[in-house]
Amino acid sequence: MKKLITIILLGLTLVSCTTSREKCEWTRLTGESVSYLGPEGTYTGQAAMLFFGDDASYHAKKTVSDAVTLMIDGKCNFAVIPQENTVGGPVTAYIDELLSHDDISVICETELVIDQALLVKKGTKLSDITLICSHEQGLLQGKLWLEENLPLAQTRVVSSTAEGARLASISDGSVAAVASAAAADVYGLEVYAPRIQESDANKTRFYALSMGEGSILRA
Ligand SMILES: O=C(O)C(=O)C[C@]1(C(=O)O)C=C[C@@H](O)C=C1
Repeated sequence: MKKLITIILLGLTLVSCTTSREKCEWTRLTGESVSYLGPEGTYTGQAAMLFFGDDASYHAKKTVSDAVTLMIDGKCNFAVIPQENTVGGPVTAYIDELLSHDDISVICETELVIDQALLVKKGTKLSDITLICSHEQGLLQGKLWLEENLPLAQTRVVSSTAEGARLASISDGSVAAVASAAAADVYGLEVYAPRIQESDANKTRFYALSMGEGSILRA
């Protein structure tokens, strides 16, 4: 319960810490090692870079649970996870992840504007697409656009938007992904349609976690 209250209070009060890495003033450690929801090209990866910059070493994990477990096992110092989206709402599995460990602290948070794009293999036409892969939040955020433009295509929930992009890149062109334009670069895909999310106010909040009391937080 103490942890729940702490998290709620952090969510409500860390306004000074929500906009940029600069405002998350913690004592920088050398050799920071950070796990996050991967693979390369996720929004969570973007948040991790914002928090920890170029000098950290990064571990892209398949699930949020894997990312948090790596930190709990002492194999990295921090974990970065998504927490809530303005369209899709709170992702309770992630919050459960926090609550299940008494000694995890939220040391900082940030909110990113999420621009979802439809990514395809180069030269693909809309009529070629039979399957769209993304994180459940990506499919939710792009739902209206997808229903209007690809009403016959199937959708598949995968572990992250970047995983969707990876799957599209190894497909025969019939698979598209809802992911970031940055993921298109990582996986050699083309942005077929930018900004397909339902709302221009599409934002996701991310937490940086550490073990212990969160003493490096400067609220
Ligand atoms: O799949 C990703 O790229 C993530 O970082 C996860 C996630 C989420 O869990 O909400 C993060 C931001 C977007 O809202 C879509 C997906």
